[in-house]
Amino acid sequence: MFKLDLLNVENGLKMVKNKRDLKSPRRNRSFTGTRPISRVRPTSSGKGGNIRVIVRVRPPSNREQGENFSNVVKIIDDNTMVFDPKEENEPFFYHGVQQRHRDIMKRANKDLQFTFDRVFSHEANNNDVFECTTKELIKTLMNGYNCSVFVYGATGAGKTHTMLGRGDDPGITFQTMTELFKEKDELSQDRHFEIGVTYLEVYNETVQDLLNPGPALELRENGQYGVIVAGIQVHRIDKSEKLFDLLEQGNKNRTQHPTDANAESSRSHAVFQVYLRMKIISTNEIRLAKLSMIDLAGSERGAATGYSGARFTEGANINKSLLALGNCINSLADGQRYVPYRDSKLTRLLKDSLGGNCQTVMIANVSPSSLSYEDTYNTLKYAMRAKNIKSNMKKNIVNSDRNLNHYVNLVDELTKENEKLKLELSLLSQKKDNETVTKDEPDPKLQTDLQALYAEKRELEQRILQLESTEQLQNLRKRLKEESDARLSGICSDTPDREFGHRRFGNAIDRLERQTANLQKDLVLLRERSEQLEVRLKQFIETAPHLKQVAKLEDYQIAYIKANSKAECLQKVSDLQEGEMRMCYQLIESFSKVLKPTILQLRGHGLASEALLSEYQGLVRQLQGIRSVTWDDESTAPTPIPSADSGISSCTDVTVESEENTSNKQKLLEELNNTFTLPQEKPQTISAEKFMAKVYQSSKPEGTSAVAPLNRKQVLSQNKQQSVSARNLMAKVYKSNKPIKTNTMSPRNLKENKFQYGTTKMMPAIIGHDKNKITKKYKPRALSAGRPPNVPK
Ligand SMILES: Nc1ncnc2c1ncn2[C@@H]1O[C@H](COP(=O)(O)OP(=O)(O)OP(=O)(O)O)[C@@H](O)[C@H]1O
Repeated sequence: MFKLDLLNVENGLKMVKNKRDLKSPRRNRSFTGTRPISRVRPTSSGKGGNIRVIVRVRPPSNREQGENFSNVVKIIDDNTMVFDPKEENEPFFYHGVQQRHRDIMKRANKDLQFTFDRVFSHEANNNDVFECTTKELIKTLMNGYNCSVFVYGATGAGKTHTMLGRGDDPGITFQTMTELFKEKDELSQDRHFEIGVTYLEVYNETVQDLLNPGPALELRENGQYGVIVAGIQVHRIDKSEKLFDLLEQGNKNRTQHPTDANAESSRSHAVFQVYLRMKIISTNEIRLAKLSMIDLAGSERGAATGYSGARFTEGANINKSLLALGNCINSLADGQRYVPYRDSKLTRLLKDSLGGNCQTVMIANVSPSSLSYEDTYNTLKYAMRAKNIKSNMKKNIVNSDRNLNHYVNLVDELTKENEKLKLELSLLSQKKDNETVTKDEPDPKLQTDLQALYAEKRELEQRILQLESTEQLQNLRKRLKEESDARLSGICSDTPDREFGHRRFGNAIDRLERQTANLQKDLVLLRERSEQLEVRLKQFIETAPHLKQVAKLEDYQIAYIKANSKAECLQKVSDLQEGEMRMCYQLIESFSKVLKPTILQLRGHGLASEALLSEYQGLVRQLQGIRSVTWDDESTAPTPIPSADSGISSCTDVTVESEENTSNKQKLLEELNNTFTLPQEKPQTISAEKFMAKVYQSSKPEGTSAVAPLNRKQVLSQNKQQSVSARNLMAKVYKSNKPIKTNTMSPRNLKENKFQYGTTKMMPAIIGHDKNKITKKYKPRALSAGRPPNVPK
């Protein structure tokens, strides 16, 4: 009894100590109702196509050291760490007997073990992190693959320190660029390089250029570089030292406010991007690659901060975008086809950094202290999910294998090779005939055996070639289906439509995947058999060297079959691509038919947002053949451009600009604005006549739309000549712009001046907001019949 009391006193003291440890409200909350969570099984570390996930634990801050917070992170080795480790229990006695189980009054630790590609303790510096993360990305980048690295973690966890560092410990951004220039110098004998950088932030769902602050920028997808920011300036740099100035300049413009955990907290997501263009001198091959380094804003719990107003909105936007990022990570980790990238600007920007054509490294920063208990736990869970994401990398070579001409040329080459082989074959046969006349007949049994072996080989090769060709076609079909699926997500506004499409494409893709998997199994077996046969043939020839000529002849025949089969396969690939291209042209045509009148109607009513108009403008520019990123020596520039030495390249959406010379910038911008800016129309000043004439024009078939918009009188007189009444004319316009819900035009809507014409509110503009006139003139009878209203004179 006495012993027990003593122990209880001891335990009590310990508990008090623990309570002091738990001063943090965050920590306290985690105890209420906490059930012991089963140990997290470490999954195999990401390799191959998976995202590499690294965890970095920062040193405890002064506050964390001073206020008796405990350490909740234990690092086991380079790959393993334990979160909230079990405390070493002192023996616990009850009635003088040592108990096997712990004190029931004590909280159960989570004691979760995590395995990552690398775990860094607080002792690691930025150079250690660089050596094991971005250093190896440079080689990948040089091979023409996109790479990304992003730092994730709660506010104050050490993200910006990892990215930018400080004087005595430069961050990984600077070290990566230094390595890039080192590699560039080593390869400069064989390659011609161009390097440009951009630095931007996503703050409150808007994208800003940090190196050239101005209006908000829009995101676009580009076939060459993936997601790009339209209108951003790319600064050419030729040595890493320049980078310091640029980063400093950009950081001054970055949005920062103090938080509880960090006096200089970054309140925006910062994205530093490097555009790399390499021309391999010997082959003229052009490789493009993009390196993105993303410093995410720190997550924080709104309720915990107690902020209101602008700061609350800022926090809410950070959390919203991080939540969207989390949803994307979850979808990607589960291998789902639909990934909600469009839910936030951040996820749109990171689209090709996460699951796409990119080698990605995620650095999860955590604090070691119990003060950030839940933040650290959440970050580690996030990081574990990210480990399962698979990327889908492909080289960005300008003359890519999807180019139709490439296939055509290949087929030509193979046909020529076939001809050559045929010729050699016939020469060899002749030679063999001559030999048989002059020499003694070889042992016929041996020759028959050899030919039997070759017959087997031929058959095997034919089977392999057939399966390889089918595999190639299935992969292409699968990719086309995936692209169609992604296209559908972009266009569908209704969830059921999208879901239906996803299901259909999903089933088709699953079927193709199953077929390919079966096919690959067969291929493995056949290749094994082929290798064994090859060994047997080799041994056979060694025992009968006089049959070498016969073997050579057979080998030629097999080579001939192979070349033929490859040519056939390429022809099929080419046909498939051509079919897809045709379908794409038709799709674009159909999109235009819907898009043009919609934009006109929305703009006419002032319902088109700035963002929508800007996207539309971008589209028009693309159709005009203006590319998003263009470099000096691309001769097909469609707009008048300054000379290469002016430092400004021929791009419009992304301007590649040297620091030395920006004199032409303004001129170029003005030129571009004059050329491509859609004339702004003030919705309230457009007259009914003009608007209707415009809608009418837009609904006319192509070729007739070049005529200037007609006013109502002209329209009416024209139609008079054609014996069409104004009412019929309106009916025509009405029909061509089919209302989506004609039946919504109820008398009540009319009274409330909410008249709907198609999808837009147009009557107020037509009759000058005279509510009485509306109720008087437009009779519900005519409307409910779904017919157009009378045109007021
Ligand atoms: N590995 C480290 N070594 C030394 N100091 C560090 C380390 N990591 C972070 N710090 C320090 O911790 C503080 C917070 O770090 P940092 O600003 O990088 O956090 P953050 O995650 O970017 O926060 P926020 O999201 O709020 O911007 C800084 O004073 C930084 O110098």
